[in-house]
This record gives sequence, structure tokens and C-alpha cells, in this order.
Amino acid sequence: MAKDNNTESTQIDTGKDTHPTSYPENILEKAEIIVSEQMVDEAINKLAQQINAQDYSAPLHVFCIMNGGLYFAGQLLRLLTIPVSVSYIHATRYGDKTQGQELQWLVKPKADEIHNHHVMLLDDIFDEGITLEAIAKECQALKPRSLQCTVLVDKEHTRKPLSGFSPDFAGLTVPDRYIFGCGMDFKGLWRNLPAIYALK
Ligand SMILES: O=P(O)(O)OC[C@H]1O[C@H](OP(=O)(O)OP(=O)(O)O)[C@H](O)[C@@H]1O
Ligand code: HPA
Repeated sequence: MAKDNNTESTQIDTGKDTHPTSYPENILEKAEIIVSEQMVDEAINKLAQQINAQDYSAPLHVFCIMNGGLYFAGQLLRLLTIPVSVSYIHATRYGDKTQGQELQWLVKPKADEIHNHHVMLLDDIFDEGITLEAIAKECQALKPRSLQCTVLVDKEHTRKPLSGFSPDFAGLTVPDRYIFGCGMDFKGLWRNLPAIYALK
């Protein structure tokens, strides 16, 4: 067991309920699996086959969009049989909220990773599409040889970009509910779950 240096919190009785289901760490009790681990794995396998079947004339540069894309990129990369280089882009607009805000850029793509390269953006979810569209626009400005986007899930609703922008490959469609697991967080937690969950 990990040594807990914060002994205070385990020794002092604050009189507070330590197990409310509203705490994000206890949220699984109020959640249901909407896509099983097996279905997620099958979808990622299928996406890998589709990408492996593309006819890239030079190695592919894959960008993992942090943080949500990490789980998906990790699972997908091991199934790619073509030569790829990998780095990351970091942009975020949800933080610990379940409604998107303005996009914050933390790490932008670098020109030498994009210019004249075949580029693939990997993200966990295409929800309102604001994040991926902005990242794709930033990448296009750096003149890639080609640019494609792959997401694990596409959420079904009518609030998509008016431009018609959408990912080239999407593994699964999910209903219009806040979901977590497989890279997606609920208030910063549970990206590690191998299935996709939604609140009941
Ligand atoms: O299609 P959109 O409505 O723009 O939402 C999709 C984006 O939201 C999430 O990122 P978030 O801002 O939560 O940051 P995170 O990756 O660190 O979770 C997710 O990883 C996508 O990048
Ligand atoms: O439903 C969602 N879950 C987690 N992160 C997200 N980012 C956009 N939509 C979602």
C-alpha cells in the first residue's frame, strides 16, 4: 500500500460525510457503462486497420491531443503497422467542467513537425467540434502534405461546427450525454477506465 504522508486527513474526524456520491472519486456508483471495454477495443482495432490501409507516401506524424487523447493514442499506436513519429498538442476548453468554455492553448504544433508531413490528429472525443476544428486550422496553416483527424468517439447531437468540419475517422458514436473513461475525465478523474461511462 502506498505510504500516505497526509496522516492528518486519516486521523482527524471532521464530522463530514467522507463518501458522498457527488465526489468525483465516488461517481461510478451513479454511472453506467454505455460502451463496454470489448466494444472500445474492437473500435480501436478497426480504426487502426483503416489507418494502416491508407496510402501515405512518407512516414505519418501523429499528434496526440492532450490530455484526453492520451489513452486512445496509446491503445491505437500499438496497432499501427506503418512508420509513424509522435508528439503532442495541448489545448483545452472544459477543464473540470462539463460545459465547454473558450479554447486555451498550452502547446501549439511546431512548423517542422507539420510542414510537408502527412499528419494525423488523435483525440478522444468530437463533441461540439470546437477543439478539433481549431487545432486542424492551426495545423493547416503550417502546410502539411495531408491532414487527417481520428477520434475514438463522436457524440450525436446537432451542435456541430457550422462549417461542416468533422473527423475523417471516428470509432464509435455516443448519445448526447456527458461521458467519461477511455481518456475522458469526470472532474479530472477516471480517464483510466477501459470502458465508456455516463451518469445515470
Ligand atoms: O468537441 P469539443 O466540444 O471541443 O470537445 C472535445 C474536447 O474536449 C476535451 O478536452 P478538454 O477541453 O476537456 O481537455 P482535456 O483533453 O484535458 O480533457 C476532449 O479531450 C476534446 O479535446
Ligand atoms: O462528454 C464528454 N466527456 C468528457 N470530456 C468531454 N469533452 C467534451 N465532451 C466531453
